Amino acid sequence: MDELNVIVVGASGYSGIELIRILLQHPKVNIHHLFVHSQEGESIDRIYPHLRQLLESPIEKLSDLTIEKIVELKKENEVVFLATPSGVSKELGPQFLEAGFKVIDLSGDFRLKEPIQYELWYHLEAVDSSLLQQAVYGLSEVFPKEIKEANYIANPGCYATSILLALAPLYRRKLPIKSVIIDAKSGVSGAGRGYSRNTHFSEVNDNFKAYKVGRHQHIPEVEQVLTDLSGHQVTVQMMTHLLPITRGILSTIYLDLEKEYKEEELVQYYVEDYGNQPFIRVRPSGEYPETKQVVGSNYCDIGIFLDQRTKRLILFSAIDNLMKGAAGQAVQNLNLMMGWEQELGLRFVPIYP
Ligand SMILES: NC(=O)C1=CN([C@@H]2O[C@H](COP(=O)(O)OP(=O)(O)OC[C@H]3O[C@@H](n4cnc5c(N)ncnc54)[C@H](OP(=O)(O)O)[C@@H]3O)[C@@H](O)[C@H]2O)C=CC1
Ligand SMILES: CC(=O)N[C@@H](CCC(=O)OP(=O)(O)O)C(=O)O
Repeated sequence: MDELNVIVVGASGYSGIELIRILLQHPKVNIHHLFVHSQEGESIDRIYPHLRQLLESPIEKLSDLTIEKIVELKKENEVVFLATPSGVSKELGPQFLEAGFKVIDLSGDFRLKEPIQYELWYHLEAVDSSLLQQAVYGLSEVFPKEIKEANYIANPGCYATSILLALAPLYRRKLPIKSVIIDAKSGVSGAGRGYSRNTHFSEVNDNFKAYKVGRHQHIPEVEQVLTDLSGHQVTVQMMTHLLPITRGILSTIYLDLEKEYKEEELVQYYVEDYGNQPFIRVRPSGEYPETKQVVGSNYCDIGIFLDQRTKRLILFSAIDNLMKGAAGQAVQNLNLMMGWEQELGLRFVPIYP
């Protein structure tokens, strides 16, 4: 088969450049067009010199993406990755969809099914409900059948990915969960390449802080999926923190269960659900994930601890926010949509130490 031509919009951002890193060595994909918003320079290696001799393709301006241009692009390209901020994807995505593209959107614009929820948490006007319904939530291991059929993928948020992969086996089995507390921490690349006071070096280095307290946009995303899986309204307590590291998310999740379980029984649920999944590594009892064991790869590592003293169940879930939390999962979804092997182009060994 000929290579599949793809377009990356938002190629100058951290998720965009991670997509390039993956797609460059994907055996069935050709990176055909790159679009940026404000960066100047005639080729991508001028913005990112680490790409010199690897990819020196010209960059084009997002402002040139008229409907006519998108229709023209469709003649030679099948798939577009939107690695653009929320608020931007919702303008571009429907135009690419209308032109016949398969769209993989890394932003939050199409994740929440209720427009009112999007407006509440993102403070932006939502797209039409009928468009929202067309988008499939791209949590690869949980919704593979829906992803295969989809033309528009709402790629999950990075925190939401680590949290939902840890919780899905419990919620889809409708375990009697009394309360859930999610304590999640991310490296700074989760905030993207743009400059901000919260993420500049002296604010983050030698520091550790909670942020977006009570207002993180992944809270409704997590609640929506857990509600769908369990069939009842789920509310979670969730807190996000900024770690002085570049990549990686570790979510620690505390659950009070109404019934007594044995740890082996719970571990077994994870092995049943994820035993055949190439990117989920369920740790045996007594072993717990660390960000360094997944960074640079598409793995999600999950650890399970049932505290006999407090009877509380504690889950640990580690991912690389730019890989499994963004570009890696986006390519995994591309593979599912095209009917290819899930691991194609994604066989990265974590970078250790
Ligand atoms: N970073 C992460 O870990 C994750 C990110 N995401 C999502 O992926 C998307 C990209 O994030 P990330 O790569 O971190 O962001 P960056 O800020 O690093 O990059 C954003 C990209 O979008 C372009 N862009 C910025 N502002 C605008 C605008 N107003 N109009 C059009 N284009 C614009 C930028 O172009 P230019 O540089 O030329 O200005 C750049 O290419 C976001 O929706 C984010 O929420 C999802 C999961 C994880
Ligand atoms: C460290 C950091 O700032 N992380 C980002 C999460 C990135 C992400 O997944 O954002 P979207 O939902 O917008 O796609 C945040 O907390 O907002």
